[in-house]
Amino acid sequence: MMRSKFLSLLIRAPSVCRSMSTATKLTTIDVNDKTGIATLTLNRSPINALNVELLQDLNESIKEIEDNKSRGLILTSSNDKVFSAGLDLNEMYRPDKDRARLLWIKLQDVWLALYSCDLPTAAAINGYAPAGGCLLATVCEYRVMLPKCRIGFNETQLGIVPPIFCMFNFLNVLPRRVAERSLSQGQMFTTEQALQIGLVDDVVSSKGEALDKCTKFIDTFAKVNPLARSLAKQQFRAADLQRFQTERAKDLESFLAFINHPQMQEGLGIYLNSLKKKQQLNAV
Ligand SMILES: CCCCCCCCCC/C=C\CC(=O)SCCNC(=O)CCNC(=O)[C@H](O)C(C)(C)COP(=O)(O)OP(=O)(O)OC[C@H]1O[C@@H](n2cnc3c(N)ncnc32)[C@H](O)[C@@H]1OP(=O)(O)O
Repeated sequence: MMRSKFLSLLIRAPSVCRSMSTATKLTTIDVNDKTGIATLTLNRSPINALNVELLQDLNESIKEIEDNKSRGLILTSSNDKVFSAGLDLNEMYRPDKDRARLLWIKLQDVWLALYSCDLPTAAAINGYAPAGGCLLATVCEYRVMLPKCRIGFNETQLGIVPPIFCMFNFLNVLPRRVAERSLSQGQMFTTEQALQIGLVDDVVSSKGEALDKCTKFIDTFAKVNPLARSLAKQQFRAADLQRFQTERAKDLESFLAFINHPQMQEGLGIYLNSLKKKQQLNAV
């Protein structure tokens, strides 16, 4: 209630860029009054690891942007090196059972909200985007990336089977053969490789340019009837959405069984440690 009152006040404010930031600030929303486009920024320090709260916040922000009839949604990060490090591994290592369940449900919700989003969506990938980071980038309809970053689904490299929504995203973006190979090999692509295979649409040298490119992409729909555009998008995605709904419960149980497996726990512990060790080595 307070929140919507606050929002309506902001909407009347005559600023060029109005902020609809959520109270927790794990994501922020800025709506450009000139273009009507909302920029949704991931803002969980240090690397936008997707924990329950960030995913919950993301869901709320996506809904807020849709409800406020923005003309489009641009997803980006406040970190200038990392778009998102993917799922927060700490939520999966020696997990709290209820939180682990919630984590997966919230991830499914975010995917669903973006995959079926009424608005045109674009990702300004201003840093590394492994696994869940790649999921957020490829669920959007357009991607632009900064140089010297990496993107991809590295799950099989970690001994994990990527869930079906990773496959849906890749099949929307890449030729089937490339999608299958990348997912089954757990390939991580440099920015340049990603551009070459079509995983990203463009490469630019700054975040500002990335946001401009995303705005231009969304503007290509300016003269298209919004309802027709949205229904055409839904039509293309209907079969995937149907399959997702059919398999959603099973997908959740598979995730829980997977992370609770002793071997997976052991692997996760080693992997988390190696990430921490990397920092220790850098400090030497
Ligand atoms: C692995 C088994 C998972 C089992 C789950 C099965 C479910 C299948 C579903 C598949 C869908 C999604 C899966 C995922 O998203 S799993 C996450 C995969 N992500 C990664 O492998 C990324 C690993 N991180 C990196 O490569 C780098 O950190 C970075 C993102 C390139 C950033 O590099 P940086 O140099 O800027 O920062 P760095 O010093 O490495 O990290 C800072 C601190 O953050 C910690 N950390 C890094 N990544 C994660 C993470 N994903 N979750 C939690 N914590 C992370 C890192 O250890 C540093 O911590 P500290 O400061 O040393 O304490």
